[in-house]
Amino acid sequence: MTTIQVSLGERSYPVVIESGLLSRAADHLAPLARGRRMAIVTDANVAPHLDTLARSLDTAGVAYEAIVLPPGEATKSWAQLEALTDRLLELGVERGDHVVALGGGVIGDLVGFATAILKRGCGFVQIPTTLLAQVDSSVGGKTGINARAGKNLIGAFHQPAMVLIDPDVLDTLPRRDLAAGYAEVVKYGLIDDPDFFAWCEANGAALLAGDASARVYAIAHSVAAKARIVGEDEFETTGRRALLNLGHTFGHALEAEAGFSTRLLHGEGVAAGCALAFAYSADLGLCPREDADRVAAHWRSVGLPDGLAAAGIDASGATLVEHMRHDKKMSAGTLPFLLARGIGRTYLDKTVDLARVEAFLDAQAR
Ligand SMILES: NC(=O)c1ccc[n+]([C@@H]2O[C@H](COP(=O)([O-])OP(=O)(O)OC[C@H]3O[C@@H](n4cnc5c(N)ncnc54)[C@H](O)[C@@H]3O)[C@@H](O)[C@H]2O)c1
Ligand SMILES: O=C(O)C(=O)C[C@@H](O)[C@H](O)[C@H](O)COP(=O)(O)O
Ligand SMILES: [Zn+2]
Repeated sequence: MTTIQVSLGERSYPVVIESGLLSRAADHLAPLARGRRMAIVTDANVAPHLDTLARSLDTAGVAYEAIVLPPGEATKSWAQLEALTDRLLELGVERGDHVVALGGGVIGDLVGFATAILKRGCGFVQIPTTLLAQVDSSVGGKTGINARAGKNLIGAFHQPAMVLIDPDVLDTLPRRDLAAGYAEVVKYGLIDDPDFFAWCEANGAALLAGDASARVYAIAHSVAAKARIVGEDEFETTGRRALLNLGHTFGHALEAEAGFSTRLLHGEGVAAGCALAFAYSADLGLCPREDADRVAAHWRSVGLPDGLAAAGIDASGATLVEHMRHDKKMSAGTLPFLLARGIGRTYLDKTVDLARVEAFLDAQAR
């Protein structure tokens, strides 16, 4: 068992990583239940893991009610938020209760936001079941839903009380979702850890093929990196946490263009977005071209998109830049951008000219 502490003063919490943990989850959840019924929110694809969790709670005598939502990005919506908060109110959830989010980033982001606003804030626990959620979304307290104008535009910072990670649940995750989550793993290497990027180059294929020890190493390394950055800048005010947005300004624009659908998963958008951020940095003369090529080559080697064409996006630069104008980093007409001086040398650039980004994207599309 590995436990990583997210250190945020009174909002601190543990991230527990252990093979088979789901079948022992009640050991951690029973004290939070305080003898009351727990609401578990999940999606229909996570059913086998809900059964495992339910058995653990039954054995421990913890009562629960499962709420099963439709899978997919469209669930991060006002409609599902309304339905979920109504249901939680019907169940009598109180401020001191902890709602369990059992699922991927969609369930975690939605439940996190629902509990942030329900009765002005109640507790929640993350039990992430995708690689993406285990290495990224379950940690750090960014919660929210999508708006018509773009990705994650409605939300709140709301930290979970605990994160329980069982790497074994990834055995049932489709290869495409595993690869999409892997993009956020590689992101930590690209941000500030070139040795970890090299580890990914050497071990990424094995991880995606199901190598359990590679998986556990990547999860623990990623959670530690995220906990460190979030601990330094919980509310993304100093620029430190913004580093976690590498590839996301491009990526969210691509996701918006794909209609937040299975045409392009979040992690696929991030992979293409990182490739574009490195290619743009190389075009500006900031980053060695061979580093940008190395990033693109790694994505290709694991079947992730390395740019616009591979992501299936043929929109103009102007259209994509229009999506970017909704980015939450936008400030008084400027959009701070995550650029790179090399692999592991990402920084926040506040001088990016969006007309030049548009021309760069048009050139990429040709
Ligand atoms: N809050 C954050 O810090 C943060 C970070 C990164 C991404 N995100 C958000 O997370 C979302 C993407 O998360 P995701 O990639 O986990 O997507 P997801 O939640 O849609 O899960 C992907 C698919 O896997 C299925 N699934 C989940 N667990 C499974 C399992 N163990 N076995 C079989 N199928 C399973 C789901 O039903 C879904 O079909 C996006 O909305 C993104 O914006 C948030
Ligand atoms: O935790 C963070 O901070 C991140 O930026 C992690 C990202 O991987 C994640 O996709 C996040 O939801 C994006 O944040 P946003 O503020 O751009 O919506
Ligand atoms: Zn992300």
